[in-house]
Amino acid sequence: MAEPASTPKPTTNDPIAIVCVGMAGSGKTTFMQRINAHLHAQSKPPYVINLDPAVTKVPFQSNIDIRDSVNYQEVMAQYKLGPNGGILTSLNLFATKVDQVVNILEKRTKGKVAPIEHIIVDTPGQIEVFVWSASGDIILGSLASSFRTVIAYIIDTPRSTSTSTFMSNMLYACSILYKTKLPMILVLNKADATDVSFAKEWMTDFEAFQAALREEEEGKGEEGGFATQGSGYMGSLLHSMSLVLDEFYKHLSVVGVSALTGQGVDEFFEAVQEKAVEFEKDYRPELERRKGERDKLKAKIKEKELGKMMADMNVKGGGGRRKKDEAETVSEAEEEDDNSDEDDGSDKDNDMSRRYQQALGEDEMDTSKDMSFVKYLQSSNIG
Ligand SMILES: Nc1nc2c(ncn2[C@@H]2O[C@H](COP(=O)(O)OP(=O)(O)OP(=O)(O)O)[C@@H](O)[C@H]2O)c(=O)[nH]1
Repeated sequence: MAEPASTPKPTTNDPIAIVCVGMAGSGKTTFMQRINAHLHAQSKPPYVINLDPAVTKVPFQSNIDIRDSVNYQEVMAQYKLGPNGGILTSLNLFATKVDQVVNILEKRTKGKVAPIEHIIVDTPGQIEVFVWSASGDIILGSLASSFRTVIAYIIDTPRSTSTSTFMSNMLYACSILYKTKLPMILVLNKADATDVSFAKEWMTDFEAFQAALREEEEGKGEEGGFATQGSGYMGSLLHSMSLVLDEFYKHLSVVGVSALTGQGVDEFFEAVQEKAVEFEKDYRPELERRKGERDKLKAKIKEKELGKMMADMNVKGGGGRRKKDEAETVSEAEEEDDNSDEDDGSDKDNDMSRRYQQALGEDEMDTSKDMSFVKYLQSSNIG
């Protein structure tokens, strides 16, 4: 039976882009190396992109490396920037080439010989430089408009065992989700060093988090009883935030992983599949809606500009121009007097109209034909 026209095309074999984001030292690079090795072991080599211009050594082979096109040290010296400014500017320079990168990716992932199933992307540890910059926006937007894209937010679990650091990390994750509007997997890394069950419990059982909070308030918690949350203000702030985050947790997949030992990597890829389906179902329509709105706005602006241009050129011989009889200077007035018998000025307009008609190969110049001229300009990419 033929499928109804509105049925979305199955795109389950489309490649999935996994963008690894995380604070410095959370283990992004080690995690990238792990998932890269895992996919190679399954004979599904991914396409690897490194977007960290400042990294000195990458322990895996990258197919595209920002360092090949931008020299971070030189950028810093040339623009007299500090480390973060250098990373931001390098990303900006890279963002100007993102269309070419996406073209390469599209060709490569659809290759007939060995189609790529995963694109994995490493990002700078300075999360804000990537997530909160225009270039990060452009890079992520371009990826997401071509591929199912998932954010893997890597967390240093051993350093998130106190309620306040855990909460800070969750707020960061929340802000990334809010900013990128892409499905997210929370990767509780370094599971070999710290059991991640406490974090999973805090995310699923509100009471458990409140109990941990109380414990820390009484100075019995982690960090050697350093009861920073003890003050009433901090306690009630954390309490309110945990209420807010409760809703946010529902939108996440959470996996405990050890990038070092490989523990939990299979579970991570199951989460990737889940989130890729979610991308297809919830995020793609939203992205397309936003793209449609942007395109409509662009078309409107273009039409308006063209309308203005047409008025300026006065193609139909009316409006816009200074009245033909109004001379501005004495010499103009004299000239007009001289020409008054043979030329009343409208000939110039008609002449212009004739030329446009000729250019368009049209005989008449009515309003509907003006529209086709606009279309002509649009199709010629003028304006
Ligand atoms: N025990 C343990 N250590 C890990 C794990 N993953 C990473 N590490 C260690 O954590 C440290 C930081 O790891 P990286 O992979 O360099 O972290 P990164 O997030 O890429 O750091 P930046 O490049 O600074 O952003 C290294 O010493 C790693 O060996 C893990 O799963 N378990």
